[in-house]
Amino acid sequence: MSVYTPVTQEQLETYLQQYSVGELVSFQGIEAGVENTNYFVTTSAGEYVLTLVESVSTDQLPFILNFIEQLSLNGIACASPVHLNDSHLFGELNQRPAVLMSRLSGSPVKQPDDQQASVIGLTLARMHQLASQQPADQFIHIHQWCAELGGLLMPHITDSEKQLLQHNLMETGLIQWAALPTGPIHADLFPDNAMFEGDKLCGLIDFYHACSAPFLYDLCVTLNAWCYDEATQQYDFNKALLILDSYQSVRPLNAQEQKSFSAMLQVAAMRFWLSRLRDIHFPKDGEVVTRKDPQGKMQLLELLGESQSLQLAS
Ligand SMILES: Nc1ncnc2c1ncn2[C@@H]1O[C@H](COP(=O)(O)OP(=O)(O)O)[C@@H](O)[C@H]1O
Ligand SMILES: N[C@@H](CCOP(=O)(O)O)C(=O)O
Repeated sequence: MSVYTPVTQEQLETYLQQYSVGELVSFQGIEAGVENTNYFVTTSAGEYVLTLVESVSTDQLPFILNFIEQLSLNGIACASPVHLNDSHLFGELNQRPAVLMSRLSGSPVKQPDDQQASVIGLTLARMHQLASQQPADQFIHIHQWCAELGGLLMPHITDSEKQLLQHNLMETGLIQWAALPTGPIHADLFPDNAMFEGDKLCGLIDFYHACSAPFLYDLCVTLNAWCYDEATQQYDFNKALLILDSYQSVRPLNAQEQKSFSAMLQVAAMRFWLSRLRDIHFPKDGEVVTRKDPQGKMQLLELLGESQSLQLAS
């Protein structure tokens, strides 16, 4: 459970007066999530999720929240932000930017089945189609981001981790990033960020990694997250093909994307290996904090380096 910033009943009652959501009935810290403080909030008007945003700055929020709102208005199933009475999309609570979202039904996926995987492939492709027509902002150069964080981590990691990192940074530096179609992306579409009721997608959540970057990167993050089982260290290639097929039925990868596909799977694995290492070596203070094990992503990176079976897009 991650609750970095506790909120009292009185503080929440006062905060909610800025919205038209009735009276506070109850609220509870959420037992999941890694980066932000989340509460389920019930008011006389309905059910919401309040997020005290810890992971991104106030400057980044308008881009993120407008992106979500546009997706939602255009038929992508996702939780959408509730406007304050002054029409803003976020306020401030306990010195943190605060966002009130509609609460989705369903639950985060634990072990995705094939049908759920296909739905995610389709949804991601539709999202990228829409995103390509929206203003791009908050560009992140993923390779550079990894190189910078990798540099900070170097004194803290083992020799074999250093070797793996250096090798991957070198290989993925060969991608022609500027040639790849780019736009606003989710950037963290793990199964725990997709709420399902059976095989019905109720909506995507947790857009707080959203940025502008290659759509191929978003696809590779999703493939790794949905198809690699960190517990058994198995990559489910059939599921990866299902996701790719459903994705490409809406948005076929172009030649440059196909060429960069294998290397991008490695970038996506490296990105989350590094952020998990960061959370271990440079922990944030928090009341109750969940951290994910870097080992799972390191093993994935090793597997991707060895495997020839992942030429999925050719
Ligand atoms: N809009 C929502 N509707 C329903 N549940 C939500 C919603 N947003 C978050 N949650 C619940 O809160 C949990 C943590 O949210 P998440 O955004 O993943 O946190 P973090 O940003 O800290 O990773 C999710 O696993 C889900 O159970
Ligand atoms: N999905 C990332 C961690 C980010 O946490 P989230 O709860 O915001 O998805 C990972 O698995 O490392």
